[in-house]
This record gives sequence, C-alpha cells and structure tokens, in this order.
Amino acid sequence: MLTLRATFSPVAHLLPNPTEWGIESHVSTIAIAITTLWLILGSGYVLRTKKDGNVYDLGGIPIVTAWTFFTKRWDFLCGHFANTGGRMFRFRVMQHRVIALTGEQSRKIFFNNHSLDISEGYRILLGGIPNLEDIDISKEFETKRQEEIKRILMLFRSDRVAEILPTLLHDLNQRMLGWKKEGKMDPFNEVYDLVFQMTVRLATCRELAEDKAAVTQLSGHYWNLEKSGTPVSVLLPWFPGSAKKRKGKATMALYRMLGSYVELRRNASTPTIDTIDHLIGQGLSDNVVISTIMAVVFAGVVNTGVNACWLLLHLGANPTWKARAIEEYAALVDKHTDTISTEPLHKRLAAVPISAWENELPSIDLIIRENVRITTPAAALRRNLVKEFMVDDVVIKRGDFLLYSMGGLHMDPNIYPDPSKFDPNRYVAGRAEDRKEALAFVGWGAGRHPCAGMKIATLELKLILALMLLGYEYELVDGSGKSLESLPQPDRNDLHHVRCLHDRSADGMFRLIFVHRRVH
Ligand code: HEM
Repeated sequence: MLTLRATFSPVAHLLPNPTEWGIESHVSTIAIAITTLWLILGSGYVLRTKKDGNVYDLGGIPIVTAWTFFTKRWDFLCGHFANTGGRMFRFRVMQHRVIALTGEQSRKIFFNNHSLDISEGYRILLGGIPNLEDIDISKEFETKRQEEIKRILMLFRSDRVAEILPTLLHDLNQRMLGWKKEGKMDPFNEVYDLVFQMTVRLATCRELAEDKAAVTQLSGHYWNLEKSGTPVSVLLPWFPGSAKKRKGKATMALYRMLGSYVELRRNASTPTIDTIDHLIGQGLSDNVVISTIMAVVFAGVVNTGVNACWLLLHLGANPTWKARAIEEYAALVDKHTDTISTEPLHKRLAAVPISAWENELPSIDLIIRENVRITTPAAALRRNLVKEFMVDDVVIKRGDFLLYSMGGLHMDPNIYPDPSKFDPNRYVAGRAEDRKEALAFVGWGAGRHPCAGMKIATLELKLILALMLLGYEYELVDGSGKSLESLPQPDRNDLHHVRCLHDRSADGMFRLIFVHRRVH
C-alpha cells in the first residue's frame, strides 16, 4: 500500500507514516526539526555575507535580501554599509547584479565613467518612471538622451524664463489665494501642488496650465505612475499583477492626455511661447514632444517638491536664517521695483529681472544648498553598458548595476560635522565643507550627468520662498496646535515625498502643519 512516503520530496521520507503514529512519530518529528535546523543553518552558512577581495557579497535569498532595497532604501544602504564597515557590497536583484560603491575614488568613477548609463539604472531599478514599452511605441521614443537634455536646457534658457516669470508668479498667487487669509495646512500636500502647477506651466501649454481640473487629473496620473514602482513590479516585471496594470494604465493615460494638448496646439492658428509650441516649432514628432514633457515632469516634480517643502520647514525652525532670508528678499524687491507701488506682491516680484534672482540672493543660495544636501535622496543609479572595468580592484562587468549613496555622502560626519543640523554657513569661505573631498556635494548631480533643471528648479524654489516669506507669517505646529520644539528629521526611505520621520503621532494627527496668516 502506498503511503505518504511515496513522493519524490527529499524530506518526504522523514514524514511520519500515519499508520505508525505513536513513538515513531516523535522520532520523525525530531528528525524533521533537526533537518530543518540543519537546512536553516546550512543555507545561512552558504548564503552568508562573504568578503571577496575589496567587496562584500550580501548573503541571504536574493529576493529577500533585495526587498528592503525597494521598500526602505535608506535603511537598506545604511544597514549594509554599517555591517560591512563602510566597504563596497554586492547583491542581486533577480538576474541583475548590483554593486553599492562608497568612497572618493569610487565616486569619481561613478559620476565620470563613460561606460555607465544613467537611464537604464533608473528604468530597471526604480520602475516608477514611464516605461515606454508599456504603450508599445518604444522604438519611436528612443530619442538620444543627449538630444533630450539639450532640448530641456534650451526650454529653460534665461530669455524664455524671463518671459514666463510673471505667469509663474501669477499661478502661485492664485493657488495660494485658495489657502484663505489664515488657517492650517499640510505643506506636503499644498506645497507639492504649487510645484506641480509650476511644472505644468513650464512644461506644457496655457490651455492645460489654466484648467485646474485638468491639472488635478494629470497630477493623479503622475502620482499613480510615480508610485507604481513597487518591489513586485520591479523584481518581477513580467508578473501581471495590479502594479503592472496600474503602471501601464497610468502611462497610457498620461500619454493620451498630453497627446491631446499637443494635437490642440499643433492645430492652433497662432503659435505662442508655451513649451509645447516651442517643441512643435522645432519640427519634432508628437511622440518626441510628449517624451520631452514627461522627462521634465519626472525629473522635476519630486525633487523640487521635496526641496520646496523642506525649505519652508527648515526656515520655520530656524528663525535667524528666516530673518536673514526675509531681509534679502525685501532688499531685492526694494532695489528692483517701485518702493511706493501698491501693486500686489506677486506683481512686484515679477518686475525683478532673472539675473537678479540668480545673482543677488547669496544667503538664499546657501540656504538652498544646505536644504538640498539634507534632503538628497538615498542613491544614484547607473548600469555598465559598455566594457568591463575595475573599481578598487573589483571587476565591474558589462551589465552590472552600480549605485552610489548620495544621501550617505551628504550625511557623512567626516565631511559634514553634525550632518543633520541645518547649517548653511558650512559652505562659506574658511569652512567650505563641501570641498573637503572631490565631489563631496552631489545634490545637483556631478560629472557626466549634472542636473539639467538646476537653474529653473532654483528659481522655482526662490519664487515660492519669496511669496511665503514676504506674503505670510507662518509657524510650525504639531497636530494639537502646539509649537514644535524641534523639527523632525526627513524620512529618507520615503522616496516620493520625503515627509517627516514618524509623520503622524499616536492619535493619527499630523506631527507637523503650518499655521499661516497672509500679510500681503
Ligand atoms: C530641487 C530640485 C532638483 C534637484 C535637487 C535635482 C537633483 C538632480 C540630481 C542629483 C541629478 C543627478 C542624478 C544622478 O546622477 O543620478 C539630476 C539629474 C537631472 N535632473 Fe535634476 N534636480 C532637480 C530638479 C530638476 C528639474 C526641475 C528638472 C527638469 C527641468 C531636472 C532635470 C534633470 C535631468 C534631465 C537630469 C538628468 C541629467 C542627465 O541625464 O544627464 N531636475 N537632478
């Protein structure tokens, strides 16, 4: 008679035979326990973290080891660098090998090596950016990256930005009027909305930017896509789960929506200075126009949103720097506009020339630099697409992925003492902490891929800050309305919003909100 033992499982022969239930079953149970323990200890030994020359191979079952890389990236990097004594380490994301670099020499290679591709790194390891294969027109979208970067730089040339400046300020003012004269707000929602509005104005056309419902709809598709990079969708990209479907749907919805505005502008009788018209005017196909808009939106919204929020938070918690910033803005307005003007603030700010915004706000430049340092996300990603090379005697094969923890660099106490402290004076002559090592500050990228939006993002931040500091009084309070004693740290695992650590207190209320009162 066949029993349960008649299977091909290697542990099946250890299973108790129901007909022999009794003393023998105890023996078998013990045998199972011993085998399981042996398997756990054995696999733990085989899969343990091992040093191989100058690099550590992370142990464990690859999918399990890599899981927190997707769910808690900051903790993943800090934890493994702590365990390896700050040395380079390797792990697997499915079939891919990922090497986490550290140190000055590796950093120089990471940011400068010509074999390393930036798009592939983010496309495969991040997932939450539009994968144009999802809408099956990838070939048409394969425009060369360099051409795209050139187009983006051209879009934000000073003369174009000067023309659009009054409209940007008008948009911000309109949105801020929605906050009422005084009240409370969650900066991580409201300030993000300001940034999204500016991005739409900068990247598309008037018909879209001035239709609030359409901007909200676009923002919904954007966030659906941004958040679709779940561990399952990245680790198992072929798995037809809800994240994959959501991503495909959001990509299609974004593409269709932007496409309808490109068509609208293509059929318009008179061209305007708006971005879509500018791109159409260069003879580009609809798909290239749409991919350029998407590149601007995806490169810009999160980074600029995070920085706009945290600038206001840091200044809210640092009265000395806030007072200095207000003084600098007031001097700018006095110098460039009519001092007895009764025009509303946003109109007076619109009269300040771009060159003054760029060159006459030195303290605010320090404040922004410090803010970018503290909020820089966990890691930059690359893929070696060309030929094998070495980093610190470790072979980087063709196809390998590399990551560099920009956040770790910016929080390194050997470079930036007391790194969590908001201290814009770190950069002034005499201290110059950001020059202690090569590329010690990478908040705007470095080497082969510096941020193509640095100038426009800095201007956006300065505009929001000017309207908030000159137009409002605000303070930071907790959910029960009490002034905050100290500013919580940014949650660097939260790649989308970088909200505060422990954002909600035990009673579910936000730990941090703004109480604001409009004064101008
Ligand atoms: C405060 C806001 C911003 C910050 C802190 C920021 C930061 C960065 C950083 C650190 C990189 C380098 C990433 C890497 O090396 O892997 C980068 C690249 C880039 N950024 Fe920004 N960025 C901001 C806003 C923007 C905006 C508004 C745009 C769009 C106009 C933009 C466009 C780009 C592009 C296109 C690249 C890639 C450049 C290349 O591939 O060569 N960024 N940014």
